[in-house]
Amino acid sequence: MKILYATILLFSVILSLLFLLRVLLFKTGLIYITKKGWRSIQDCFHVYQFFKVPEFDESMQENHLYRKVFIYLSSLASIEDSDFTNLFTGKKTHDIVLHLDPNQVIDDYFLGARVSWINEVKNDTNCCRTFVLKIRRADKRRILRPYLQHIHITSDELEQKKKDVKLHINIDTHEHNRLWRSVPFKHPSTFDTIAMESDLKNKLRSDLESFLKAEQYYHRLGRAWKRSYLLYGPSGTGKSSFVAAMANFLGYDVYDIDLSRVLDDSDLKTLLLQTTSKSVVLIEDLDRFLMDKPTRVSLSGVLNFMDGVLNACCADERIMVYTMNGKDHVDPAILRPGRIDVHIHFPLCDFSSFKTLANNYLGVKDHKLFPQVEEFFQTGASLSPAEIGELMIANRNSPGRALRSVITALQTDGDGRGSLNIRKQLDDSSSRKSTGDSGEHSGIFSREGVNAMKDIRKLYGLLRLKSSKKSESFDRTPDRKDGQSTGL
Ligand SMILES: Nc1ncnc2c1ncn2[C@@H]1O[C@H](COP(=O)(O)OP(=O)(O)OP(=O)(O)O)[C@@H](O)[C@H]1O
Ligand SMILES: [Mg+2]
Repeated sequence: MKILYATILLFSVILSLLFLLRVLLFKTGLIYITKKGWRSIQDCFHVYQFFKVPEFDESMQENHLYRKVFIYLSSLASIEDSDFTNLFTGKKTHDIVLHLDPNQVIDDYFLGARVSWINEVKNDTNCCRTFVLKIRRADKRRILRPYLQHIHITSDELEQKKKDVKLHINIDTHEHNRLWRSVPFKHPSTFDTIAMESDLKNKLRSDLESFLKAEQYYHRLGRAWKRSYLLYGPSGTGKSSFVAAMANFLGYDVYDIDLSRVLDDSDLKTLLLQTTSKSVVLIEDLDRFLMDKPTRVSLSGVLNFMDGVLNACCADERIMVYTMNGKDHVDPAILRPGRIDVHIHFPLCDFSSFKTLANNYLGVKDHKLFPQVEEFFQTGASLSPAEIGELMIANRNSPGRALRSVITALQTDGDGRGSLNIRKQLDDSSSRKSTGDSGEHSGIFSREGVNAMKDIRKLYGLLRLKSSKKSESFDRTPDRKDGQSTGL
């Protein structure tokens, strides 16, 4: 019995000591001294090699690799662990950017090997700056080249993301051979704000990511490095918003081609030749344009645009996007694989998309009216996300009222009166506002407010609210609700 007590006592003492040691190490910072000491001991058993990346070469020309290393190191999470770090505001208002202080060391891990970078500055004037890479001799042969390649690619991607994105619109008056007019592209749409089946969204995101990394692959096949997407579905289902989300995700410029302004086939060709790489080339409502039997641009002009010109002029890294309301009446030649790589269907709203919209627009994840809304969706009623979004914006200060107005709109959707019903509700909301019946903010409620919103969207060239399309937005979602994409 005594032995048992003694053992328990001994264990308790050992545990308490270990606990105290842990507290001592972590609370006092002794852990860092221990880690440093352990690292110095490890260093004694390895031979290191050093590689310098100076900011300028002998003729004082800038060394581009220095800038890439700078961008790359600033993006590493381990920069926060260095003893001195400089904090700067970034381009966006709330961004904080971290830069390594002179003569600080930062660790990085690549393919299982640890490397260190030293930000060497010879004197206080910040001239003669050099990054010094410290790498174990044993790892050098295995990782040096792929590691430098990795720095190149990562810093290029980071720069691309930082770049100000532009929207280019084609103009029909060709002044000084200029075919495009550009404005800053500040569309707020992202993959997070788009209501879409999450599996499909993830697939599309990784499809874009794998496209970005596939330069070598495309070149090995002798193909232009481009990928074409067809977004099709009723009006107001998020096609244009998705294009904006794609551009924001990639950090690519958008070239929005308005075919009605194109003079002829050769003009279309020239427009494409004047686009830059790393861009999204967009043609909206292609089905409508082809159905209208265009005279200035022929079908073969469009087909050449879709493949011929790009392949011939070795232009690279382009995403081609075409939007359509439906593809049933489109010439199969337009849709053949190679011209369109990925088909994405944008259906009318289902309950899952509705929940995403309710969360985005009203900040509501769950509500007692949700089961009722779900019931209506199950009976087949449907509205476009745009229609539901409008109702939610108009009633954004009262989620209950917003949901009730969606239910009323869904109720009347069965006989195709959803659109009218929504108009009526928006008008009702306006008049309620004018009689001071609600706490809603001004602008959005009134028809002027709605029109102003539309004007802004038109300015971006990404929303084409054509009255003739309105009826289609209340079409039933096709039976294959899950099959948003046939290409993925
Ligand atoms: N799936 C969606 N997720 C989030 N918002 C959406 C979605 N669909 C539409 N919206 C909202 O509705 C408005 C109109 O959408 P958008 O212009 O992208 O539709 P569209 O499919 O391009 O319509 P159209 O065929 O008429 O051009 C946008 O302001 C957007 O915020
Ligand atoms: Mg659109």
